Amino acid sequence: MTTSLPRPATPPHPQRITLADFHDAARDVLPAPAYDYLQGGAADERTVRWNAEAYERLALLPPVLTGTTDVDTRCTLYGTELPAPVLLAPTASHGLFHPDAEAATVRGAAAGGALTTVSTFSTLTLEEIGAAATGPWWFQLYVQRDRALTEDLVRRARAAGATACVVTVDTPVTGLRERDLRNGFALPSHRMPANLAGHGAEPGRNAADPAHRGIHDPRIDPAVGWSDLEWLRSISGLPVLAKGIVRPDDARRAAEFGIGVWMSNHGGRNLDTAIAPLVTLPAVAEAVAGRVPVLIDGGIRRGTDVVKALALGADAVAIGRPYVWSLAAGGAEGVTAALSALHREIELALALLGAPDLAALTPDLVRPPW
Ligand SMILES: Cc1cc2nc3c(=O)[nH]c(=O)nc-3n(C[C@H](O)[C@H](O)[C@H](O)COP(=O)(O)O)c2cc1C
Ligand SMILES: CC(C)CC(=O)C(=O)O
Repeated sequence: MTTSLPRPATPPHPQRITLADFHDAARDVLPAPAYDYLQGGAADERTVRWNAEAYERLALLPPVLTGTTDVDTRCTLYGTELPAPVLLAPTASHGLFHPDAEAATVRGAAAGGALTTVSTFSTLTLEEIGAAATGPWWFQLYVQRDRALTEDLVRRARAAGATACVVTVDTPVTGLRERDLRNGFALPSHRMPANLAGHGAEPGRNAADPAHRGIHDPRIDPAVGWSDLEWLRSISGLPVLAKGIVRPDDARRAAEFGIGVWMSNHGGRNLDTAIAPLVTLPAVAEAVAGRVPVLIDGGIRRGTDVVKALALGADAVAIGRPYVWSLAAGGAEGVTAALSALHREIELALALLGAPDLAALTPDLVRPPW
């Protein structure tokens, strides 16, 4: 079945016309520990910087006199048509950033034409999020040591309306989030992940506790393997994607299993100095050879970043921190406005590249600038 979303209608806030503007607005309203949890990465945050620099270091080579008059930014993933190739990456605990939490995110995303990926560690329950959703959404799964709980989470997500299951494979343990350690960051007791209530949640776990390293949850199974992905596909009845792949050999293996490839280094929050996914994207796209979708996240802040990723072989991109900035700054309307701004930038980039649609974004359009 093909579903579609309307094109985004809400104009951006006059003073907030770029994703960076939403960052500034969020920094002004968020308590410092919540801002640091959102913004931070692992250790020296080199990978956080590399993710952005990977896009900055690629230059575009625009052809001229192409005769392109209209641009079409539509993209279809697993039967769902989106007006632009942009998803919201899963981010935990939206209640830290806005009182309406994930309900605002899914509403804002649908109005802005993006598909939301809902974290296992959402503040609201999957059922509450499903009821609030006015557009398509996927479920991000952290495989739990308790496989019955894992199965139940997937079943609940599907019943609530999720149309794919994104299994995060890059977090056997959480990275060394030094900002959180310095802040003694812990989730407030009224913002515990609701989906896991009654399954050993320990409110108030403190980031300074070396046994737990930040908000890492000991219920996450560090021993997830390829056979678990096959098992999930068999029990979920949903398309399954693996999130956190950066290596072509892993991507090839996922494609052989029919598992979608979501390239990511977790926004630089796990293994510092892990490579920026954009660097290995061409090799990953070659290894996958169109068998499954290839998505990418990490450091995407501009429409030109989106077109670079697509030119190098991604089918779509995902943003993490930027939409949380917009959620913090303006709730559902903020999310819609940020997505509209990004969509406009994508349209403009296509027009200036003479690319009538996403298929026209080819590797010859990008080059290291030196
Ligand atoms: C505050 C925050 C919470 C996150 N929570 C999750 C999560 O629950 N599950 C997951 O797979 N990834 C999580 N991520 C990683 C994102 O899905 C994504 O990979 C990353 O943010 C992309 O980089 P960007 O923020 O530079 O766009 C989180 C990221 C942030 C910033
Ligand atoms: C509970 C955490 C592991 C959520 C997460 O993935 C993150 O903060 O990056």
